[in-house]
Amino acid sequence: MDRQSFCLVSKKKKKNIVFESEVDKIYLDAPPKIAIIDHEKKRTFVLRKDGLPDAVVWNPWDKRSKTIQDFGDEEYKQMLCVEPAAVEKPITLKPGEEWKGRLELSAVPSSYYSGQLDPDKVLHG
Ligand SMILES: O=P(O)(O)OC[C@H]1O[C@@H](O)[C@H](O)[C@@H](O)[C@@H]1O
Repeated sequence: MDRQSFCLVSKKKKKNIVFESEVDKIYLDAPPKIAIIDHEKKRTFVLRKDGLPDAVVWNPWDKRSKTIQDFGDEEYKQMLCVEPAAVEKPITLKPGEEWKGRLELSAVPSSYYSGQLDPDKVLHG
C-alpha cells in the first residue's frame, strides 16, 4: 500500500484527505464532532471534543517513521492521528484554577462509505 485515503466529515464540511506523504497539520476552530471514515477498511470512527477548539491531523509516513524510536517503520500504514488541541489560544491556568477538556472516540459498527450509514445520523445526536 502506498497511499491511505480517509475522509473527515463534519456537519459543515467534508474534507477528503489522501495521505501520500507526511502530514502534520493544524485545523483551527475545528468542528466539535468529526467522523473519520476509513475507505480501505470500510469503518468509521466518531470523535467528539469539548473545550479544545482546534485539531491536529498527523501521519509521519515512511521516512519520518524511521526516525521515531517508539514507532515501527511500517506502522504509518495503519494509523491516523486526529487530536483535539488548543493551539491558537493556549490554555493558561493560574495556581488553583481548573480547566476541563474532553475527547470521546467511538467506533461506529458500519461504515458511512459502504452506504449503510447516514452521515447526518453519525454527526447528530
Ligand atoms: O514524538 P511525540 O512527541 O510523541 O509526537 C509525535 C507527533 O505527535 C503529533 O501529535 C504531532 O502533530 C507531531 O508533530 C509529532 O511529531
